[in-house]
Amino acid sequence: MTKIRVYEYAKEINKTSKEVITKLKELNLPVSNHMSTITDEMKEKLEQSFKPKVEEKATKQEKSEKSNHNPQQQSKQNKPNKPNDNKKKQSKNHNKHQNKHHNKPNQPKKEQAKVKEEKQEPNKITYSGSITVAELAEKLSKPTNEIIKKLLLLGVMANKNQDLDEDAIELICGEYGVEVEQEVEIDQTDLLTYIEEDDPSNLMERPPVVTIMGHVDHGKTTLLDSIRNTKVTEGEAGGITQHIGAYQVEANEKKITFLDTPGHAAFTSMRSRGAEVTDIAILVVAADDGVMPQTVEAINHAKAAEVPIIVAVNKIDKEGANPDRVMQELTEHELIPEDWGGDTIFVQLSAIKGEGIDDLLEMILLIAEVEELKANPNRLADGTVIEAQLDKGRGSVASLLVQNGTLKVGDPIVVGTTFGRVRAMVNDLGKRVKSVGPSTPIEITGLNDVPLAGDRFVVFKDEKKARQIGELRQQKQIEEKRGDKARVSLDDLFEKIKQGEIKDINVILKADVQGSVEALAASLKKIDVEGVKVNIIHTGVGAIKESDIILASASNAIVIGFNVRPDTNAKKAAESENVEIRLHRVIYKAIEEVEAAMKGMLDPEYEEKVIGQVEVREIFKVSRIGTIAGGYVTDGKITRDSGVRLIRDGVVIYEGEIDTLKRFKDDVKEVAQNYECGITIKNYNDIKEGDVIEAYVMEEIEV
Ligand SMILES: Nc1nc2c(ncn2[C@@H]2O[C@H](COP(=O)(O)OP(=O)(O)OP(=O)(O)O)[C@@H](O)[C@H]2O)c(=O)[nH]1
Repeated sequence: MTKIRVYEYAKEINKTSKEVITKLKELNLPVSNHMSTITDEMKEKLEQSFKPKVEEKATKQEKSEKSNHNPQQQSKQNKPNKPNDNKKKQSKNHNKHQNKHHNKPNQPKKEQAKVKEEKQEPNKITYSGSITVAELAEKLSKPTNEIIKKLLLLGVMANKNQDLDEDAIELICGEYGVEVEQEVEIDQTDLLTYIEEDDPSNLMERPPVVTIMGHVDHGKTTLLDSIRNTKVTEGEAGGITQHIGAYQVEANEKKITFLDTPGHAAFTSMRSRGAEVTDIAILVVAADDGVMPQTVEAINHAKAAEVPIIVAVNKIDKEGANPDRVMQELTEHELIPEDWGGDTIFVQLSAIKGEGIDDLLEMILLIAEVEELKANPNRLADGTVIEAQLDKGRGSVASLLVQNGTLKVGDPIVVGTTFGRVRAMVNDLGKRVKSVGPSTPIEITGLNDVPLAGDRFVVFKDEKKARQIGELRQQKQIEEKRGDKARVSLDDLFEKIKQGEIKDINVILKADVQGSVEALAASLKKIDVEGVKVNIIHTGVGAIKESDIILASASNAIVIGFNVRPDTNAKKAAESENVEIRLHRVIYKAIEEVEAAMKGMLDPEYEEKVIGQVEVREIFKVSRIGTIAGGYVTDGKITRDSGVRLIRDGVVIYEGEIDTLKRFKDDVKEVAQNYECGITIKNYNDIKEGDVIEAYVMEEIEV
């Protein structure tokens, strides 16, 4: 019996590990992550279940190949950061009006005739964007009238200056037995466009890049320090460690790169910017404390990024340490030790005493080997910004992680929307270096401005080009700031489902109590609209937090809040990241809404709009009236006819209508920001000091 890992099998059949894992789960076959093993028997079942789709895909591909012979366009990146996956990202533009035509210079008639004579009828033509009847005729070396006639026979009335659509072009070319290929327009500002794909024969092993995650106080920083102290100085005597956002150590004559900012927030905020630098996540769990909320968050963040997890059970030196309990608790999150039949690596250690560090490093190298992390050191470098700041003396200083190629002093470079020439490079030991290869963190100077963490960088051969691209990117960023970013919203889910752009709807679920989380999650998971399912990537109890939004943004997810609200930071983040938050108080309504969106039946006409918030600062109990909330409008306004929600510690306690709204003794229609007011809620008296009254209206939205 042969066994292979999920990710290997996925590669074999041209699918992502996630797709294979989902399928295995559907088939009720044992699987926990991409390292899980697949037996022959499982393989057979998988093959059968994938079969119809694989064939379907093939026909689709054949079809698209027919109309578009660009192989690069079909290759969707699995993981854009992996150098061997760096396919050219090209955007296809079908919008006729946006495409520029290059008018052919007017040639004298005689010359034209000569050209015509010399021209042979082509076997294949190419075009980009759109093409007019006359242009097509020219490409086919046929008289324009002939094409117009053919079009007429096909039921298309067109004059010579008319743009033809893809189908018409294909039909006409088909009539002449000419192959047609649409050239894809390249987005000049997309840095990925400039990263050429590597020939697999040029790829060499590269060090893994590791992030440490875990709950507060479980020992992430201590572990990072401990690894650095025990390992860095061993190899590099005399080096003075310097904080550049990441460092490298050596174990068993191999290098490992550690990102210096522990925690999943940094990890995911990088990911939400499109940067995927981490190859392996170390999940630190304190043996005396066990699995805590942020442990679970970290697991979900790592899983969402499809990054393999090694569990570091820390603080085993402590009294009350119970590593078995940690292992037991983690089984609930599909992290099962190998000894218990799973495939997650657990390492027990004491970060403070430096015990178990060698084991951990060994395991990292083991996973790295399995993952076959490779890069090509013999090319121009590209990678990601780890952190950057403005230094008084040195100007813009950026810590970069080289992900492919070799970065050299003097290289012309574009970093995010900044550019320049690499003036000097300093490594994590504070040493000046002239060149560095893949997976190396390095601090550079020489940029015209300060880039952002998570920005990509690409080296160019010539400085002029780097400047030109950098400036174009800067310009585009300014324009984008004015416009808006694509947003994952329920309203456009259906479109995406229809177009086959999404197969799963990613959801982050927050609720007031664990019971609701579970009930809602279970119901959402059951929704299946023509094979499209809900994929719950993270759940939690309590208010919607900024980290939920960042995870949503990184995973193209929507956030569903049940009886909870977003806190202020989350609201801000949702706005800037364009993440949709749907708030509900009735479980079946939440389910209905998602289901309706998936079926394309979402009623688009009304949308709830929160218009203001009132902080309850004093309570007056009047037997005749009930409880009067003496409040202060902290945000927006509150109107007499608005709906209200009473929120206590981020949780919705009651939803209803206003009974009376007063300024001093007078009934008023509305109270604006920074004014005090008195409010009573219809049929509700349990208002407390410190509560927040949220006012909302139902607003018609443009369709
Ligand atoms: N006994 C013992 N204490 C440890 C160990 N590792 C860390 N600690 C202690 O645990 C406390 C928290 O450690 P940190 O490394 O700051 O934890 P952290 O996860 O980085 O915490 P945050 O940065 O707050 O998220 C410190 O007092 C450490 O000295 C260990 O292996 N054994």
